[in-house]
Amino acid sequence: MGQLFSRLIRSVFGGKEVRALILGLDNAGKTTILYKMLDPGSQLEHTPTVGFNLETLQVGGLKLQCWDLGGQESIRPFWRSYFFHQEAVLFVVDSADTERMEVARQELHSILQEPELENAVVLVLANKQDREGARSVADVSDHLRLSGLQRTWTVMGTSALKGEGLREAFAWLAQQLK
Ligand SMILES: Nc1nc2c(ncn2[C@@H]2O[C@H](COP(=O)(O)OP(=O)(O)OP(=O)(O)O)[C@@H](O)[C@H]2O)c(=O)[nH]1
Ligand SMILES: [Mg+2]
Repeated sequence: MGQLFSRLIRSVFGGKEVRALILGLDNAGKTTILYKMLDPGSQLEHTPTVGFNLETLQVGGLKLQCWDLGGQESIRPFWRSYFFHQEAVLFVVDSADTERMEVARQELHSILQEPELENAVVLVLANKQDREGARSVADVSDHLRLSGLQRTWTVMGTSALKGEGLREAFAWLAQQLK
C-alpha cells in the first residue's frame, strides 16, 4: 500500500527526488554542465562558484537535485559539509588540464573514502573533450585510477561548451538511481 501510494505521488508530481553532488577542481566546467543541462541553449560564461548552486533537473523520470560546489582549493575543505544524504557524485575533470590531473586524482580518492558517500554512485565526466590536447576518456580514467573502484561508477566524455555527451551521462546516472 505504501509503495503504491508513493508510486501514485511520483506519477502526479514527477518522480523520485535524488540528491547529487557536482565536484571537481576549479575551472573543470561544473557550473557550465549544470546550466547547460537546465537550458541546452545556454551560452552563459560563469564566474568561479563561491559557495554553491542548487538546481533540480528532470532526468529519466527522476528529479535530480544537483549541488554544484565551488572547486577552488580554499573552498574544497568545505565540500564535506554537503556530503549528507547524497546519492551520487559527479566528478568533473578538465581533460586538457594535464598539470592538475594528479591533484584531481587525489581529491577524487579522498572523497571516495568518506563514509557518508560510501554508497554514492560515481559518474566521472572527462569534460572539455573539445579542447586541443584533451586526454581521451580512457586516459583520464587511467590517470584517476578508476578501474579498481568497488562501487557503481563510470567515466564518460563531455564537452559542456558544445553540449555534447551531457544527456547520455545524466541518463546513465538516472538509470542507476531509479
Ligand atoms: N573548451 C571548453 N571550455 C569549457 C567547457 N566547459 C566549461 N568550459 C569553460 O571553463 C571555464 C570554467 O567553467 P565553470 O563551469 O565555471 O567551471 P567550474 O568547475 O564551475 O569552476 P568553479 O566554480 O571555480 O569550481 C569557463 O570559461 C567555461 O566556459 C568545455 O567543455 N569546453
Ligand atoms: Mg562553478
